[in-house]
Amino acid sequence: MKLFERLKADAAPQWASYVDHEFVRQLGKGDLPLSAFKHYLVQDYLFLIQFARAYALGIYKSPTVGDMRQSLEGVKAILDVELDLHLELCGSWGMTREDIESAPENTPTMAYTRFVLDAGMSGDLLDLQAALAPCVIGYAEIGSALRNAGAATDGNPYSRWIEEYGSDAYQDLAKGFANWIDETGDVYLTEARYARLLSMFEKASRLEADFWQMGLDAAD
Ligand SMILES: Cc1ncc(CO)c(N)n1
Repeated sequence: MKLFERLKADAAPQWASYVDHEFVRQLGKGDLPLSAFKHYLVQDYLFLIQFARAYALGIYKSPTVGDMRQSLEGVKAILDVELDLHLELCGSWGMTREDIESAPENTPTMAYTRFVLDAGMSGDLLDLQAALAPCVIGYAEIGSALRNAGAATDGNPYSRWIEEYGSDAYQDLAKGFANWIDETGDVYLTEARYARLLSMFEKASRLEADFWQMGLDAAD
């Protein structure tokens, strides 16, 4: 089995608590309180700034130029596309970039970003990939499931978000990431390392679920 599929299968409970979280279900039905979504999205903007740094660290930790280019794709996807979605949505509620960037980081935001940055700093590229993988691949899985379930309709206030993460471009980005961690695994994975990689993948999935919960807890 390829590395990503193996990690996902072994972390099945943590993965399910992330991609099937109550926040995601309500988002799909369109009945998620707007206060919860707004809170989530502002924290997610702050999260993405740190995630762009994590992908930049991936460039630094890359053994090959090909790996550097893959890491660069992650940086570009965040800085050139994803942050703009957040600014667009926040703008539609009258929030400016300054409002968002001056919001205080919540503890789940700090916990998740600190974890990923530390995994990359203390380890090699494969460690960093194990910590990053749930992010892009999980969101692509959620976006595609919601889109296929017909959730991105005019009646759903979150259709723009669903369209973005269900888009072909985002699906391709996630597939590219899965292939990339599999290829790195082909070169650097040993059985002795696997337990640590799985533990990081499980933690990142748990921190994703905590991130959704932070949004739900902020509902009016
Ligand atoms: C918390 C979180 N995980 C993953 C993504 C996908 O990039 C995101 N925007 N936010």
